[in-house]
Amino acid sequence: MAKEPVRVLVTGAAGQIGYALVPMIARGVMLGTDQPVILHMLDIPPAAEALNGVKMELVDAAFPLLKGVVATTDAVEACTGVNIAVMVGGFPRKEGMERKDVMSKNVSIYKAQASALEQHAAPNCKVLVVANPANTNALILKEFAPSIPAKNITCLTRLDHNRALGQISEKLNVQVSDVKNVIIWGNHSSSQYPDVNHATVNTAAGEKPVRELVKDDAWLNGEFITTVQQRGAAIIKARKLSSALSAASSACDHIRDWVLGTPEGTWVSMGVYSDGSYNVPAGPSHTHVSLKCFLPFNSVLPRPLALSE
Ligand SMILES: NC(=O)c1ccc[n+]([C@@H]2O[C@H](COP(=O)([O-])OP(=O)(O)OC[C@H]3O[C@@H](n4cnc5c(N)ncnc54)[C@H](O)[C@@H]3O)[C@@H](O)[C@H]2O)c1
Ligand SMILES: O=C(O)C[C@H](O)C(=O)O
Repeated sequence: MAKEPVRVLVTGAAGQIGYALVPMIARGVMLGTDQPVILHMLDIPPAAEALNGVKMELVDAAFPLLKGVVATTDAVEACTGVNIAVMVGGFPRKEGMERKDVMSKNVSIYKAQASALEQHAAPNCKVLVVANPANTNALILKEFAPSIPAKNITCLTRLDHNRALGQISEKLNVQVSDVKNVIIWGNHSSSQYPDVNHATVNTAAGEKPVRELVKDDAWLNGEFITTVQQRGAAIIKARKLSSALSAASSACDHIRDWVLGTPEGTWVSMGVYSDGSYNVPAGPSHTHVSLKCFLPFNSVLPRPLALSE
């Protein structure tokens, strides 16, 4: 029997991440190639015409899994009945800025959209915040949507996780799919700590620790960390636009692994509200609310999570 469609909200859908992300969702990259989807796309009135253009292209692409498109500038209409919400809407930083510099503009958006989600999304809607500062926006959304369980509100550190995998794969000249179990600790900002101390590489001789294979602690403790921390800025410098295809792809990875589980023995990084795990104090830090409240989430799931969980 065909599966019921899942409703997926993408805010900021007329922007550059949105343009990369919606076709991935419609092709099954996020929820599987047997999972029909209905896309809900939200943007602001000045972007309404562009948003309608994206809708036209989705229709023209004739994606077999795409069972409907809602394109709107009304947050209530956009949030109604959604099972997954990917919050991309907001302003990106420009060259020379830190991610926290867009805080004043973006945080107010998340207050307003929290209420729309809380009141109109499907029960147990899973929320992924992508817009920067991602951790702070997720915390604001949690505070202003108190009836959504805190464990359902997450932010994107998977892009940093994937960047770390990519750097190790290039250094060792191995397939990125053979590298696993890096961890991103802390905020999606230049203060994050990419941790390779449990990471391994699948080799002809079995799984080997990354540190043993790299044999260069100076690089692992120095250039590797700063490259991952500064990768977003390097992309803005090169493209004059912030990362989009890698952000969209990582957002799909984040939701896919959350809903469908990770392969046995593999974990991934997600920004989550701290429940005190990993010896880190529960809840937001009193001194650096945005810097310390979210942690990587060990998603070695014993079984796939149903969307209703
Ligand atoms: N967490 C991560 O790893 C990561 C990675 C890349 C980018 N980002 C962030 O994602 C965000 C989007 O980046 P982008 O490159 O797509 O930017 P963009 O400017 O191309 O697109 C953003 C879209 O959001 C829309 N928008 C603005 N206010 C809105 C609101 N109130 N409701 C709905 N939509 C609204 C804009 O009209 C625009 O279409 C930025 O904040 C960027 O910094 C995060
Ligand atoms: O760095 C940025 O501002 C965009 C995004 O957060 C990224 O990491 O690429």
